[in-house]
Amino acid sequence: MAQIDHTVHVALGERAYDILIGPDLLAEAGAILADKFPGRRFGIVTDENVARAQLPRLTAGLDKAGLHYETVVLPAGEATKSYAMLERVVEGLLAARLERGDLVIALGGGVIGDLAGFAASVTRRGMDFVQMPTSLLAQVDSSVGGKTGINSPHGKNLVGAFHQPKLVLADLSALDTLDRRQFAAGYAEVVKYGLIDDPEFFEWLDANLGEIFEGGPARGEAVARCCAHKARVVIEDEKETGVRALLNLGHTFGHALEKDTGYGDRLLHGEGVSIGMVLAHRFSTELGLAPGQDAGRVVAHLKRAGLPTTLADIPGTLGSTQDLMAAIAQDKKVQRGALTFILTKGVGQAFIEKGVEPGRVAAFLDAVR
Ligand SMILES: NC(=O)c1ccc[n+]([C@@H]2O[C@H](COP(=O)([O-])OP(=O)(O)OC[C@H]3O[C@@H](n4cnc5c(N)ncnc54)[C@H](O)[C@@H]3O)[C@@H](O)[C@H]2O)c1
Ligand SMILES: O=C(O)C(=O)C[C@@H](O)[C@H](O)[C@H](O)COP(=O)(O)O
Ligand SMILES: [Zn+2]
Repeated sequence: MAQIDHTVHVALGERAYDILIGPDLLAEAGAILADKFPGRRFGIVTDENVARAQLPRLTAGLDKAGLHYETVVLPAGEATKSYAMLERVVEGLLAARLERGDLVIALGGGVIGDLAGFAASVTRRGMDFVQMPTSLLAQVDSSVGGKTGINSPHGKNLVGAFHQPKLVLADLSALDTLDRRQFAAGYAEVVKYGLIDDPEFFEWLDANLGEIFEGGPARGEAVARCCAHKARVVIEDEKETGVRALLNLGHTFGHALEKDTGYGDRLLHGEGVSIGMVLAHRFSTELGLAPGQDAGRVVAHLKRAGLPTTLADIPGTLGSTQDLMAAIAQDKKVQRGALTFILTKGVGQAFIEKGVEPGRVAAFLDAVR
C-alpha cells in the first residue's frame, strides 16, 4: 500500500486529476497505474541521469504489477527541449505501437515533463500522460498545470500545447539523488509562490530553508503547499488569459537570459528565474512601485539558498541589451506588440502590468549591467 502524505486535487472538470505526494511513489507506481488505468500500456520518457538514478525503482514496480511498457531515454539538459528530441519521442512511441488509449509516462525533471507532455499531446492526435516528476522544480511547478512544449531558436517554450496530465506522482525520495545546484534551481520556483501573493509562505521558507534543503519534513510540506498554490491558479485560469500570468514572475527576464546563454549549463531555468525575480523587484522599485528593502529581502533569501541574484553572477559574457530586448519581445505575454511584466508592490504583492514601455525596460537593463 503506497504511503501518500499529501493529495492535491486539480479540479478541471473532465480534465481533473490528482497530485499524489509521498516518500516512495515510484516503487508503488506499478500498483497505482494498474488500478487507475487497467489494461493500458505505457511509454516511459526519461533522460540519461534519471534512467540511472530512478528508472529501476519505477520499472521494478511496473514489472511486479505485470504492466507492459517501452522506454525512450534522452540526453539530459535543457537542449533536449528541441524539435529533434520531439521527433525522437514521437517516433519512439509510434515504433512501440502504443495506441491512442495508452499512456506516456514523463519520468524526470521539467525538461522531460514539458517534452514528453507535448509529445503526448500530438502523438496520434493526443495521448494521455502521467507526470512522475523527479526534480524539485518539476515537483513544485512543471508537472502541474498542463503547460507543455519545447524551445525554438526564437525563444523559450515558443512551441507547445496546454495538455493536462491524468495523474501526477511526486516521489519525495527521488530528490535524494538530485544534486545541490539543481535542487537550488528548483527552490527558486518555490520562493516564487511566496513572492506572488503569500508573504506568510515566504516567512515560513525563511524559517525552514535549512530543513527543506536537508530533506526534513518541511520539504514535503513545501512541495504540497506549492502544488496547492499552483492548482488554485490553474483551476481559475487554465489557459493563462488572466491570473495565471502571475506564475510567470521573473520569467520575462529569466527566459531572455536563458536564450542568451544558449539553454545550457551556464544558466539553469531556476537560476534565470532567481535573477529574473530580483530584477522584477528592482524594476518595480525603480518605477516607484515597491520599497527597495523588499528587493533586499528577496536577494538575501535567494543567496541563502545559493542562488544567483545578479547578471554578474552568470558566467561568461552576456549579449547586448538590444539582444535581451529582442528575446523579451518574443515573450508569450506580449499583446498587440505591447510588453506585459509581472511587477510587485513588495514581497507577496505581485501584479500583472500590461503595456510596459520597452524603452524603460532597456534603460533599466542598461543601468543594472
Ligand atoms: N510546464 C511548466 O509549467 C514549467 C514550469 C517550470 C519550469 N518548466 C520547465 O522545466 C525545465 C526545468 O526543469 P528542471 O529544473 O527539472 O530541469 P531538468 O529536467 O533538466 O532536470 C534537471 C537535471 O536534474 C537531473 N535529474 C532530475 N531528476 C533527478 C533525480 N531525481 N536524480 C538525479 N538527477 C535528476 C536531470 O537529468 C537534469 O540533468 C525548463 O525547461 C523549464 O522551462 C516548465
Ligand atoms: O505554469 C505556468 O503558468 C508558469 O508560468 C510556470 C513557469 O514556472 C514555467 O517556467 C512555465 O513554463 C513558463 O511558461 P511560459 O508560458 O512563460 O513559457
Ligand atoms: Zn519557471
